[in-house]
Amino acid sequence: MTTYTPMIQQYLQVKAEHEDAFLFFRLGDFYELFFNDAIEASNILEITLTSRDGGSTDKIPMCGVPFHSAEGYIETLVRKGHKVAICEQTEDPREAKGIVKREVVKVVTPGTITEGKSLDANSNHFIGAADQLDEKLYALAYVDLATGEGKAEIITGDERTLIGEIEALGMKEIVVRERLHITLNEWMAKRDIVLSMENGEEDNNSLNVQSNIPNELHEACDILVSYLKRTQKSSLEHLRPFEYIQKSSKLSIDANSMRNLELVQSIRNGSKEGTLFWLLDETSTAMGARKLRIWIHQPLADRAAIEDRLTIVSDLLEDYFLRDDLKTSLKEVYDLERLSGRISMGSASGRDLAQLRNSLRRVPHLKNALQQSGHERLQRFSEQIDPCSEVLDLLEASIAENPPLSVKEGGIIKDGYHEKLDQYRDASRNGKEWLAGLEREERERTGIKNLKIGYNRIFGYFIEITKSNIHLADLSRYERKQTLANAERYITSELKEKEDLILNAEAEGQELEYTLFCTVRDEMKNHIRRVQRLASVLSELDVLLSFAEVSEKQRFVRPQFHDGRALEIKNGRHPVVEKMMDHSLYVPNSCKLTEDANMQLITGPNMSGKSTFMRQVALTVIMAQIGCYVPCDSALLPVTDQIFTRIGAADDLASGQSTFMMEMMESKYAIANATGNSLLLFDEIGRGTSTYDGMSLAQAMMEFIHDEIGANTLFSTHYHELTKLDLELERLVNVHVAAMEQEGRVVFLHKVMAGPADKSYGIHVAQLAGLPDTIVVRAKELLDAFESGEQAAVATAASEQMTFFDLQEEPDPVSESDKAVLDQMKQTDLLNLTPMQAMNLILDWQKQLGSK
Ligand SMILES: Nc1ncnc2c1ncn2[C@@H]1O[C@H](COP(=O)(O)OP(=O)(O)OP(=O)(O)O)[C@@H](O)[C@H]1O
Repeated sequence: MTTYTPMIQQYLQVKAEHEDAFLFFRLGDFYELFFNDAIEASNILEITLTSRDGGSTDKIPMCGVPFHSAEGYIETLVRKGHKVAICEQTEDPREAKGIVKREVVKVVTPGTITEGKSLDANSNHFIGAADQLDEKLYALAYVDLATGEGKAEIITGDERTLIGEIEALGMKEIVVRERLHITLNEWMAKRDIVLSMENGEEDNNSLNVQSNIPNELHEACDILVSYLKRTQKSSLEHLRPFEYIQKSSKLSIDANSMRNLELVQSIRNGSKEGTLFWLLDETSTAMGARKLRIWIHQPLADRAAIEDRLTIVSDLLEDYFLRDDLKTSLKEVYDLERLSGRISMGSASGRDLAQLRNSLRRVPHLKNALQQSGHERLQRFSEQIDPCSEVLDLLEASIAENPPLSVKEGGIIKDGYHEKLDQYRDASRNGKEWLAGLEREERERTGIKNLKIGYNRIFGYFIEITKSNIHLADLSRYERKQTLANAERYITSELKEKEDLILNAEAEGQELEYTLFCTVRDEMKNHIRRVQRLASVLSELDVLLSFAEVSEKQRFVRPQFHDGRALEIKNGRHPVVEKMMDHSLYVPNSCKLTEDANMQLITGPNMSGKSTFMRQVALTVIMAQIGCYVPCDSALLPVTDQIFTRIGAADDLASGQSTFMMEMMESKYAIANATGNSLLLFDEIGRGTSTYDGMSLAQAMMEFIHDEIGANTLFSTHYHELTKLDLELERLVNVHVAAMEQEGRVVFLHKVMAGPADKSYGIHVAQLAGLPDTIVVRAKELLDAFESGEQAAVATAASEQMTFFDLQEEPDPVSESDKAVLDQMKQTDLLNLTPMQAMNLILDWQKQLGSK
């Protein structure tokens, strides 16, 4: 190391502490990267790789990005799963003795990046921390650094369950202690989730973010907060106390079911189009959109809380004008949560504060409108709204109407807020006018018409009087500064005072303005919690307005809840499928699960709508439990505690499991965790293995669910044999999705009807799919044979075909002499024969067999 220049040595010291990050090393107007960092980053960022002398014999690889456009480069690296440590000069180079001090001021990581073009403000970006509590028990804490929102929950299950939850929440980075690092490393690598290690023990009590959560979760929260402190190195005042996600108060939907039901991400391409979120998102603010996502992820399981949301939606639905008015106002409310985050982390600009002010201006109106709505529940909602008047007053007084983005070039603070700043501005804006005024004044006072005020760099501003006019001036007021051939130059104390102001006005004004701005911004920190609470209430209002809006457009109705287990949906629809097709083409279907008959076995042709029917029931339950109206004529629902699904082909490619294995694992998970209050949806269980295997598994599962769990269950199958199970399982009923055959083709009616389906129509669907006629015809032949109980005939027909070219006639029975040859052959010890002996033996056998 000693052979390197002092600067490179400094670089290497800093880099040693940030081995896992690209080090952006500030040199003047650039961030430079060296050594391997430079080689790799130049590749990823497609920038030129150069080199420089660093004291050693070899040149050092180097690349760099201008600091003013670094954000985009940092974002690119982070998006690709890397970390970037930003190392700044922390002292003024003019005052530095030797090499300028440099320090890492922030480490940007995939989980902590808060700004950037690729970040979607409409969804949370959580970074999580996990801690293992027991063999099958984990603690998971997560925070959205941009908004300060934090949650913590206990995960019951193995690593797969933990990872499922991490994936469902879309986390890009997980922080753990060393022991869990070893366990999770490979899992995370397969899923492109960055696994970071935190072994520090910071004192996190000061942030007071763990007040309301059980002790088992503290360690996970600690790991996370320590990591955030270590990487962010800025105030984290905006971190809100962790919210404990208590399983019993939420409808739990495991990660597979979230995916299968396409709640926030479509299976096909991961986009939001075609998802429940897409359907329900008519929010006006980014905070609202984020809240909606979280609500969908964690619906309620508390009847009173659900009814409360539904009541607000009803009230809003009744009053179109109120809704319109509230929506218009909400559209002008900016992202208060992210603004609070920026204020806390010291990155808020004047424009951010203006946005906060503009948002707060709308709040009294929102509050009043709700208050005057005449609806008791909305009035109570209004009471929860804190207009944060002190914050608004301060911002109104201090922040200019349209401040610029830059915080150091002035124009942020309002005129009249600070006397000294006003003077600076006055001086700089009106400096010339003031001088002209002074010149006029002095001319009038002295009567010297050619008296003038001038400026030079040595003496500054001066009053110049030609020698011939000096006798007219009252020299006691002036101090002579310079004598020229035909004139004298003077200054006055007033002029000097003004000169200071004028000359320094702009520079000092900007500096003072920056200080004032920082003071206002710091003062805002004291109100962050209030602003966050306001944000939370407004985002809730935004989501409920969105529910009302969508419910009206899509003709949804208010669900009724009861304390029993029965689930009765009359003329239900799949809201997303319906929205994507012509409304009038969607065939509504009812679902009736009663205490005495809470399992349905659904049969019907492929493509008839079995899984659509099952999904629509699940979506109705979820929509109802997030407090939204539901797509049907009426719904009587129990409060469901968990939903488990085994639907479709959402295979977990990353885990490397086969489809069938996945199916079995999902089924196992459901069976192990479901209760009598759960909803189970099993779509064609067992189809991934042989018929008898699959059918037996499906039957055994149904029996188990029926006898041991008792959950409301929809089970679809192609195994017609299973439809006889209703004779054994008393709470099982058969339904089928109807189809008709017309002129040899199948017509799907998409109508769910009582009783089992009589045909499977699989061959018709194959025909629809365009399979060659030869195959379709042959399949029909075989099917007819199977159905008429002629399996033997089918088998024979098949074997006839297979043996057509091989055997022409029955072989002769074996004679006694031939048998003797065969016996000799069997008993011959080939290993102890010479080739010659073997040849002779074969010749002998041929003779005995009568061969020629
Ligand atoms: N109630 C309905 N009204 C109108 N169209 C429907 C209805 N239900 C389903 N469909 C249409 O039928 C298509 C097939 O439905 P779905 O995938 O549910 O069939 P399936 O019986 O589960 O098929 P498979 O057994 O092959 O999985 C859907 O994509 C949808 O377009």
